[in-house]
Amino acid sequence: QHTDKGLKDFYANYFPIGVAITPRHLQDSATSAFIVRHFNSLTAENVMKMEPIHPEENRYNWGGADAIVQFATENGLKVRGHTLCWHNQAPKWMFYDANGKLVSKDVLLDRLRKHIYDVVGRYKGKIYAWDVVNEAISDQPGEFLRNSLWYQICGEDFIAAAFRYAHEADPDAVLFYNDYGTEFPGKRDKVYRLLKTLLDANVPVHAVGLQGHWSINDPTKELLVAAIEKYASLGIKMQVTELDVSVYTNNNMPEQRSFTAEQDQLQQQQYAMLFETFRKYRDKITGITFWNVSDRFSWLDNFPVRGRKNYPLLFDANLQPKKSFWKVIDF
Ligand SMILES: Oc1ccccc1CN[C@@H]1C=C[C@@H](O)[C@H](O)[C@H]1O
Repeated sequence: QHTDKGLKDFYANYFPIGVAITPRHLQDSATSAFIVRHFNSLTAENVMKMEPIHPEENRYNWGGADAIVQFATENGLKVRGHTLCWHNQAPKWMFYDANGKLVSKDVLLDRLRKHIYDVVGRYKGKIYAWDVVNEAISDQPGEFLRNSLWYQICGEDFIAAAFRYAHEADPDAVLFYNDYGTEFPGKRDKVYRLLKTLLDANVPVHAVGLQGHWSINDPTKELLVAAIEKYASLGIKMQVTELDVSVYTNNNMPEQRSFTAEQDQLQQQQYAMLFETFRKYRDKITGITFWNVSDRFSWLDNFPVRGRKNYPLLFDANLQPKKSFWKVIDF
């Protein structure tokens, strides 16, 4: 009955509800039971990123990724792979030759291809979706693609190449372009332009990942709806891949240890709006994943302000539902 239903059960007829975890979560029986109760999809917060999983050219760290995939298989959870090509947490060796000089475009693309073949190939049939390219669009007005080492060495070609390699490695995997700030009109239109360019060139991009690192006052319902409609007009599906709702409205708010009643109220209203909108667009949305498990720890505790405790999720530090949880399941 009502009490033993988890978050995923309330959305069983809408879309999978996922969570980003670390292998350590699976070693604690209370936490792993909590994860299985509320979620039916997993994303590795770090262990499948390029540097963690492939720290040296001839060495892979499969342990953490294997543990998460095995847990998912044993418990009937889906797995989203994150992420095959990104400018952050990428291993230095990939971009430099033995003399410490930047490698050529051909060398870098060949290293990317081998990385993707090895990683996607290992989990073929176990990981149903991949964030193939993460955050390639620039935040700078007037600049289209982020001036990363990927772009400096390859130009825009690394993006299409990554998707083609991933599709060759697992033709059944759903391939995502993933980014943040995808509701701000400037970035939204650049993400749209990139996706349209790739789709028009028959690049195997199947969906767009809206990271969803939002706050109590962003995005507005209007901007969220406009973004969903714009991406949907490309004929592709979308997911919210890294959802959290920061209680701070800017990066300068003084560090505060408490979660105030006012922030709680605003967070309830924002979560209610978000999930009401997600439910309305259930035919365009194929998953909602939260970034981190509970307010016990969030990556936002150290970003963008180091040491500023945040309270962005539906469960408190004791894994108990917050008021926002009840707003999300009350429909
Ligand atoms: O919201 C942002 C603002 C600026 C840079 C990056 C991001 C988000 N970047 C995300 C956050 C945490 C990482 O663990 C994820 O892999 C990454 O996709």
